[in-house]
Amino acid sequence: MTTTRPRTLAEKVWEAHTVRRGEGAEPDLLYIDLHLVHEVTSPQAFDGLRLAGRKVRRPDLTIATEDHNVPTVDIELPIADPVSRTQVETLRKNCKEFGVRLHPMGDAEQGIVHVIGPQLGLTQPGMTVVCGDSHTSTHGAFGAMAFGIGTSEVEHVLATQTLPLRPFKTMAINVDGRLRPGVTAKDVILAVIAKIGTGGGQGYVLEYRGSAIEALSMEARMTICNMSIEAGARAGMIAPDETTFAYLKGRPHAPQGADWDAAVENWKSLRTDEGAVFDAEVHLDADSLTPFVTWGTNPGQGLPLSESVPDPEQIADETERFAAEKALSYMDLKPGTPLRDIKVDTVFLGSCTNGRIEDLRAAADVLQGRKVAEGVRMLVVPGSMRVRQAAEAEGLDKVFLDAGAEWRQAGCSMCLGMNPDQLAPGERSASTSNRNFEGRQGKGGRTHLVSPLVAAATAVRGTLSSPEDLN
Ligand SMILES: CC(C)[C@H](C(=O)O)[C@@H](O)C(=O)O
Ligand code: SF4
Repeated sequence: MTTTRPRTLAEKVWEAHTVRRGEGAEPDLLYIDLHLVHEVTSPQAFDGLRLAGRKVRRPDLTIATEDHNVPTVDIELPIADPVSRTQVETLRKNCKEFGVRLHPMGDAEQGIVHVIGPQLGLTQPGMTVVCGDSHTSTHGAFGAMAFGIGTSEVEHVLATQTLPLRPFKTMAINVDGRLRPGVTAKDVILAVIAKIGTGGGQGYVLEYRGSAIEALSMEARMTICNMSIEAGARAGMIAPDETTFAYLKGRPHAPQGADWDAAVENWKSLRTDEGAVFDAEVHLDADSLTPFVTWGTNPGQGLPLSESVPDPEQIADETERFAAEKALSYMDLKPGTPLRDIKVDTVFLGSCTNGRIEDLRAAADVLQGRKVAEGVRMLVVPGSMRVRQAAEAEGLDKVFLDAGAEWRQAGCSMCLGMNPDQLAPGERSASTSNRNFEGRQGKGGRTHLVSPLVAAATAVRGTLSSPEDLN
């Protein structure tokens, strides 16, 4: 055993879940504590089980929700799109047949898979969490080892509650200092991705640490871990602390009484040891960060809002130059245009990156007493029904509606074009989601990734803006 060697947080969680260590090039076999399921990546996995005559080994560690394909208006009506309807109906049939708990559309606990896990207290420090979904990295905000898997792996986990896997490399992302007012977790992660690139994290689990990370709320930590995958990483993690414990305490699936005390004692050991060595380290100065927006077609093509659309001719690296040219042509942007002058048609506030209650509060704060600019539509889509309910209890829905925004039911919505909430060809959005790929929000749609504060200010001014611009 190597237990005396100083270890990183990621190594500790990995080792605690290794059922069998692989010899040589063989993968390790990991035990999985929590398996989240949605309608898009599960049908073939359940088919595979059926064909092999297998059961779900641990239905009690498996939970499903409907999120990608659900409409966010008129949810009592049948889903109009036949592909979406079939996916949702198939999930319902599979969950019934295999005894898996499902939160269907309209249910009080329904929502985006990465919003409901933490909200129910299912996601806990030190766990291994998987889902057939790349943004499973969100759950790493709790000090869990959480990562997306493919459909054949979903089947493997359903059947055995284990997964063969080679250890990830470790990268520390140190963010020290203090974020200025108006600078959010979304700006931090967009700056990280712009710095290391969309492939910079490949093969790594990123551990975000430093004083700026420690000062963040759980919701903000989830925003950061959520987008680890956009840097190419397998997972993102943050060591659990008092903020984590306070968030979890009293949640439906959190341990209680003496079990709670024992769990917290154990969770406190989930920190990278003094002297542990990461395979790579990156440093970011929190004080120097400002609101960040993307101008291109991958999440790494971002800049501070105060800057201008870059000139590809000034980019030395040939591949990057070519990518920038292509992106600007798709985005219909001219080099040198101040980012603040870019006009948008639509603002989307939502997704598993920024669809939680604090995100809605931050945006409502900006919109209070203001109006969405003429000709701009704003969709506000809570990440879960619980978030929706909490927002309504605080009167946030009124703030959004009074400002002229639309107040929707919970789901992935305009984060991706799998449901009716889409951009029309050529339409431009400011979006709090995580991907700005070509066609991501609808064929021909153009996406600028932004924070909830920038989204709200942009809705008011009609051009990419931060709340400072509203005074
Ligand atoms: C549909 C699903 C497999 C996909 C993912 O893996 O992330 C989606 O959630 C996304 O954000 O692109
Ligand atoms: S909200 Fe977007 S990123 Fe998150 S799971 Fe849904 S589609 Fe994927």
